[in-house]
Amino acid sequence: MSQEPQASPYRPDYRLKPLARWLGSEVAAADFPEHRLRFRNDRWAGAVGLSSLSDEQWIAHFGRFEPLPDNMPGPLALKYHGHQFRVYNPDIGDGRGFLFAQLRDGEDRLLDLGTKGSGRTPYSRDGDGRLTLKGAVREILATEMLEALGVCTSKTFSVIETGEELRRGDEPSPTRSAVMVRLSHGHIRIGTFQRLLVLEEIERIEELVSYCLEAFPGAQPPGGATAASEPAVIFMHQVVARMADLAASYMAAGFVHGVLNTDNMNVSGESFDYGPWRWLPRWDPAFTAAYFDHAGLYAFGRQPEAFHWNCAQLAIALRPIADSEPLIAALDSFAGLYRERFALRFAWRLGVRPKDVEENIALVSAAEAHMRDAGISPDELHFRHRGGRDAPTGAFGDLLRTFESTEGGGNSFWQADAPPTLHIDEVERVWAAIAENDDWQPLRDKVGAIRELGAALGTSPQRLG
Ligand SMILES: Nc1ncnc2c1ncn2[C@@H]1O[C@H](COP(=O)(O)OP(=O)(O)OP(=O)(O)O)[C@@H](O)[C@H]1O
Repeated sequence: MSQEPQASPYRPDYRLKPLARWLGSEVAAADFPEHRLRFRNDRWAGAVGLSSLSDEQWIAHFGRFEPLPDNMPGPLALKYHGHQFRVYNPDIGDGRGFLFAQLRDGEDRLLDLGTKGSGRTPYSRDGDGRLTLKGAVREILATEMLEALGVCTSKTFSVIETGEELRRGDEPSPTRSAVMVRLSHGHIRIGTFQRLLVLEEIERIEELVSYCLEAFPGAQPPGGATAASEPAVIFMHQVVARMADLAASYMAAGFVHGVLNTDNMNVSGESFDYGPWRWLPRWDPAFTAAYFDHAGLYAFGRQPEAFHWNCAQLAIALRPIADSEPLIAALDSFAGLYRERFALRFAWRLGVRPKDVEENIALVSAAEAHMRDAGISPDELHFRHRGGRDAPTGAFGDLLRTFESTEGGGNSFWQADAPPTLHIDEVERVWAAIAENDDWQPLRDKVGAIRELGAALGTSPQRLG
């Protein structure tokens, strides 16, 4: 996804319609006691032709879920299964969300508007179908920062506070409620395929592969397979390439997602679902985000392995419609692609022109050692280097000086005292202002600073290499 959204007229395109009957259940949104508009993402609303909506119209569509013109007739809660912490769970699905609309952006990509906290569905189990306001605020922050750092991520499109009092085990209760809308490049998860495998709905696996190939176009893999002759193999290669890049982008960003379950893996390669995420306070592969991740399964340094394991689950789900050999070949390409993309993304953030793969990788290894020894985070490393304050010594410094800078020079953004970061104490400060004083200014300031970081970093790393 490119960094700056391209303006576009509103172009509805309900592509999922032929699959809707078996992919989802028609549901209704909850009737909320209040609607207070807290966040509207006008940058991205412009990209899908919705920035001219008045606040009242915005609330009608994204708080009361009146259908958008010529779009989906009503909400569709999507069905999926998934491995959660490596245990298969067939009882999940959109339990507090639904697909609300599909539309094209200025780059002609097919995007979804989907919800979180919009009410109970047939997949809610004993959940209330709701989202806490704090959860919504955390999702705004995570998506803005990831976007600024060039990570392919869903966008937080809208947050409306809904005036309910929620009970939660991990937040002081009662707590405030919200309904969120996300703009994302599809909502087809690896778990969507896993469910079809378990139900032995083999023709539907084929149909879903065709849908994904059209909705999320990708490069042709090496080896001569074509989408016409081997659609599942082509699809597998595309997903592996996208997941390897996504894993690489988390590592270059110093981001720990926290819950890399297969139901949280979008086959478009777009990151989403921001629960217990953290940014690394210092370079530490063992750093774990979720308090309930006792074994450190999704620790910072284990994220690439988690993506790879999830890709293997997709290969298993595609097995009824493809031979195992080419699926395994696709899976085996993950490690090489990951290494290549990680080094490219790291160089991009550091502001140096990449060289060949091995040289780029050597630079990253030296940078890792430097961060470990100095006890600093990628945020600090990159910012100091870009601002010219830190001329690192030792192996990293020697190597770095052999790379050409891409910094045009003189960008005052890098002269500030500290980089905009989202370490946990800052996230808590933003939230405390809202919780204690209903003061939304720190959130607005933080989002503004993060967007400046994105602008200073410039060109999208997706276009590198
Ligand atoms: N409060 C809740 N009420 C109903 N279902 C819930 C609730 N919280 C989570 N779930 C369901 O539990 C499962 C796992 O939750 P998870 O937090 O990964 O997803 P989510 O954040 O609700 O949705 P998404 O993956 O679209 O971001 C999903 O099926 C989700 O819908």
